[in-house]
Amino acid sequence: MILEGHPIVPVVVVDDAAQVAGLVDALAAGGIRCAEITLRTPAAVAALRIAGAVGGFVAGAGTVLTADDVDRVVDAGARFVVSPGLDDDVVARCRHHGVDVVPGVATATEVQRALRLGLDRLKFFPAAQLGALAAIEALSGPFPGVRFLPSGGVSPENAAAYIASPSVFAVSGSWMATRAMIRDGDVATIERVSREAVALVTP
Ligand SMILES: O=C[C@H](O)COP(=O)(O)O
Ligand SMILES: CC(=O)C(=O)O
Repeated sequence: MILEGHPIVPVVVVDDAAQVAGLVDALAAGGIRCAEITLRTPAAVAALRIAGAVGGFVAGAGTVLTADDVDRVVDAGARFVVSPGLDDDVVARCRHHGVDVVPGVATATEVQRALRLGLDRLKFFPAAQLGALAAIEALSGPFPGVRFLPSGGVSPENAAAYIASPSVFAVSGSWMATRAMIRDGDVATIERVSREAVALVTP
């Protein structure tokens, strides 16, 4: 799994692809060498193409909802694919391309469906609203082999507790590179908050 060794996965919304080089540099300077670029803006695919070409940086795509989306992001260089939910067609197309996929789950039923598809690294979204770490730990009872990527409401206040759980393989969120920070080119803040985030999750 390409995200092994990446305990923090920034979820980013990029409005202008020209902002992505500065974003990637700032994240990397802060010690974060991956990002999930969400397909929530028209600039996302171009941004992915730029981030994907940066050596030593693992660029992935988020908000991937259809098999066509998978084709577009893989063509742009995505090394992993994240979805808010679990879609069999998205999973199948990622397999076809040999790209890691981390679909979102919110219930035990969805975890079972993911396991049936052969997946045991799953996004838990929206984590805060679903019960946060307590919900993940409850799910780990029947599903001890599953490890989660909580997303939604992960923050400096709770990131360390999440990452300390053996059922969590990484945390994801937008706090270290918010849409506004990216839009404003506030690379100093992105670098500083990224460095603080890395310190929080480093034992
Ligand atoms: O992937 C999920 C979210 O967009 C990230 O959530 P957040 O803004 O609460 O960090
Ligand atoms: C929320 C989420 O997982 C995504 O946009 O891909």
